[in-house]
Amino acid sequence: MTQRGTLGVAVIGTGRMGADHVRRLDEVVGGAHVAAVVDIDGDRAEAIAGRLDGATAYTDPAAAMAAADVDAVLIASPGPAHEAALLEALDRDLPVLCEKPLTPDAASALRVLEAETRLGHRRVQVGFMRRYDAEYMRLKSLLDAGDFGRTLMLHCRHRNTSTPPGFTEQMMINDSVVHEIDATRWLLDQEITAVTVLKPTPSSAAPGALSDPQFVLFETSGGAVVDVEIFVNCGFGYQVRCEAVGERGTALIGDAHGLTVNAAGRWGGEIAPDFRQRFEDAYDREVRHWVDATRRGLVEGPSVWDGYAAAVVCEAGVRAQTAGTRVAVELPERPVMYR
Ligand SMILES: NC(=O)C1=CN([C@@H]2O[C@H](COP(=O)(O)OP(=O)(O)OC[C@H]3O[C@@H](n4cnc5c(N)ncnc54)[C@H](O)[C@@H]3O)[C@@H](O)[C@H]2O)C=CC1
Ligand SMILES: O=C1[C@@H](O)[C@H](O)[C@@H](O)[C@H](O)[C@H]1O
Repeated sequence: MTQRGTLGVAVIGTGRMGADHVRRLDEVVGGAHVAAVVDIDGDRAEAIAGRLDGATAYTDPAAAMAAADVDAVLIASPGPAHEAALLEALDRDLPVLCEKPLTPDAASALRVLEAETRLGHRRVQVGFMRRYDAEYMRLKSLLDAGDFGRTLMLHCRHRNTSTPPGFTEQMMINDSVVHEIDATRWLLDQEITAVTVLKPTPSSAAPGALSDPQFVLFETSGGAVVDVEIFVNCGFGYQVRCEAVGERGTALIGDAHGLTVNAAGRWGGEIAPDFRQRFEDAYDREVRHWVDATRRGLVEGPSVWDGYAAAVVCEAGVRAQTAGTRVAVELPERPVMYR
């Protein structure tokens, strides 16, 4: 721990998520402070560091990690930049919270897995924040308690208002459905063994050649079936729902979030505009959990294995998108360190 007695964090990448995490570390989560702000856009790094007490701006992640006042790293750069930052942090044995996806493909995720395995202990928590959402946590407790018997199916809906320019079909899997991949593995405590993707006639609101929405089906090692509607230009807001169907009951999360309003002869709830509002509490809980665990010398939460397994399923999903057929998922044995 640095001279300030709190965890000195280097935040790498300060766009939408990184800037929000800087605010979170500075104003919401105790026990940590932002020691370094890193962005390849030097003006952005300077502007954000300038608003903080004692933070230094960098354009090079490695230089920030070498600084004496940096104890830990929060990676919020785009997915393709994660591998280099993760390998550098592991080389320095620094604790990391890495935004999802761990990396955008299975080969690079495996290189990170191998680096952490060589180190011989866990250092990285992956930012699958749904595990810290109050509704998901209640669903997980309910399923683990076993009152509904075995979980047979999950029905998931993942809707975004619109996509930024350059959003591709692969990103529907790698950036969006990756959350349902992790949620499925976590909620059911099973691996995903096969993926199928069906595409209805695209919405007229889908930009360019984007085939939106899509219907993604997972089969799992315990014989469950999971369907995911991914609709990234639904136009009306951000909606994430999950209904679990067990042998003796069902449970639904995602609809009760926010305010319910009665006015002008209507009854209805609010829909969040995007993930930062819908999952604000989850991000807060996730970062607080990471800071607390790190200060106690522990590494908890979603692991590099979880990030790697998700990357392998994503790759199968992207193949299923183009093949139009069922694609099997081939996962190697889980290393002892992650059991
Ligand atoms: N958990 C969640 O719900 C969400 C997670 N994310 C994840 O957060 C990460 C960042 O996404 P956004 O904030 O939406 O992206 P963004 O594009 O808004 O910001 C990325 C920032 O990183 C900087 N950057 C690019 N390459 C860099 C490098 N090599 N080193 C340092 N900085 C670099 C860019 O200049 C930019 O300021 C991604 O991994 C994304 O998948 C994004 C949205 C929601
Ligand atoms: O991670 C996220 C974004 O990158 C992605 O684009 C959205 O679809 C997800 O809902 C959000 O949580």
